[in-house]
Amino acid sequence: MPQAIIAPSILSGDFAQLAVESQRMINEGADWLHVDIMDGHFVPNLTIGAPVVQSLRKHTNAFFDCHLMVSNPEKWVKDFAKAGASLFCFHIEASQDPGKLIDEIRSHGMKVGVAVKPKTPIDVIFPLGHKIDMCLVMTVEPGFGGQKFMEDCVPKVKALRERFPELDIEVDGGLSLETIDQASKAGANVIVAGTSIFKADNPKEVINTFRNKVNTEQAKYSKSVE
Ligand SMILES: O=C(CO)[C@H](O)[C@H](O)COP(=O)(O)O
Repeated sequence: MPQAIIAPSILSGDFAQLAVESQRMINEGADWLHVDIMDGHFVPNLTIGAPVVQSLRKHTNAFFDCHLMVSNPEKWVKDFAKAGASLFCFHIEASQDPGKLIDEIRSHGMKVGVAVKPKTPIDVIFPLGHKIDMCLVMTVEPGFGGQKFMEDCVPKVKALRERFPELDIEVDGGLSLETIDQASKAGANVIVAGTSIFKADNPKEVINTFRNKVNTEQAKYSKSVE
């Protein structure tokens, strides 16, 4: 049964103090750190690249869930492996040959994620579901933190969970105490959240609430398919 994994998005942290912000999230109970890589081409924003990930790696052993919102993700596999990325998640819309890219990521010792934008139908993932570790269903248009959760992406999570009971299914964008129920009931178990965790008065409480809700729904689901 997939377990809850809570991954604060460091996009909402203070980029001048990434190591401190990352450690703060681990201390608050984060399972993974979600690292948003944007190239100003695939998405209309720029963030960080492999050199920053490599610097951050010197300060923590945390699991780095690297979400590459970039054109030509193939170009960056080696650099991110060397930088210490734990998981390399690329966008299906950006890859010419997803099957080959999946093998390439694995051969560099990283876990593999495939992301889908809100308007991309989820069935493009179906042929790849058994080859990957995680599917990221975006619940906002990628590019910026602080956007509103898109409810119409929820059926995609449900369809994926029905087909792949053991897959890690990640949701990203607008996740909060108001929207976690929809995502967890649909079957998401990896929760990325920037604003709702980083800006919370009590991040630990938010992380624990997310974790409890996900684990409760996953337990119900696994009972129903027994
Ligand atoms: O990938 C992202 C944006 O493209 C971010 O991870 C995401 O938006 C998280 O921020 P928030 O929880 O504030 O919506």
